[in-house]
Amino acid sequence: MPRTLVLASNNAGKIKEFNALLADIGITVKPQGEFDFEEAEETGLSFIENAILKARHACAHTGLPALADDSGIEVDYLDGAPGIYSARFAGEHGNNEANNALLLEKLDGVPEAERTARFHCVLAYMRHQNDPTPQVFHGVWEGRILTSAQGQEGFGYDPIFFVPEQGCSAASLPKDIKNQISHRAQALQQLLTSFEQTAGGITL
Ligand SMILES: O=P(O)(O)OP(=O)(O)OP(=O)(O)OC[C@H]1O[C@@H](n2cnc3c(O)ncnc32)[C@H](O)[C@@H]1O
Ligand SMILES: [Mg+2]
Repeated sequence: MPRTLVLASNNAGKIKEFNALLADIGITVKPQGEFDFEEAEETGLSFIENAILKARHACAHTGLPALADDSGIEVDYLDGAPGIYSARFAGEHGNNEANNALLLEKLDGVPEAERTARFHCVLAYMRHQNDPTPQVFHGVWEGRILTSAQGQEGFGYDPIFFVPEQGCSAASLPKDIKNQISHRAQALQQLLTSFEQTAGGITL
C-alpha cells in the first residue's frame, strides 16, 4: 500500500472527493498543484489514454506513485459527446456553467426517454514513470440529463445529471451518498479491492 501518492488532478471537486474517499486508509494524497509543474496535455482519444498520460506525467515530475482520474459525461443523444472533452465542451476548460448551458441547449426539446447519459471515471495508478503495469479501474454511473439545473452539491455536470435510483440530481445528493455510488466511488472501490488483494498491496 503506498504511503504517499500524488493525485494527478487540478480539479478541486475531484480532489475533495478523493480526500474524503481516501481519508481513513492511511495514504497521504498530495494534489499535483502542491508541486511546481505544468499539467499534462490531454492528447489521448480515450479516458484510459488520458488517465495513464496524466499519471505518468505526475510520476515523472514528483518521483512519487501517482493516481490520475480522467472522467466525463457521455450523452447518448449526442453519440457519446462530450465524453473526454467534458471539461472544455463549451470551449473554455473548466467553465462548468457554460458546459452545462451548452448541454441543456443541445438537448432542448429532447424527450426524457432520449436523455440517457452516464458518467465515466477511469483511474490509473502508476508506481513510477516507467511502470510497465499501470493499474486501470473504470466506474460508470447511469442517469439522464435534466431540463434544468437542480441542487448545490458536487461539481461539474452534477446539477443536470439525474440519478434514477436516488430520484434526484447528483448535485442534490449529500456528499457521502455520492461518494458511495458515483463513477468515481465505483472506480476507487475497485482500486482499493485490488490493493487489498495484491500481496501486501501495491508497493512503492
Ligand atoms: O484533468 P484534471 O486535472 O483531473 O481535471 P479536469 O477538470 O480537466 O478533469 P477531466 O479532464 O477528467 O474532465 C472531467 C470533466 O468531467 C466532469 N466531471 C467529472 N467527474 C464529475 C462528477 O463527479 N460530477 C460532475 N461532473 C464531473 C467535470 O466537468 C470535469 O471538468
Ligand atoms: Mg483534464
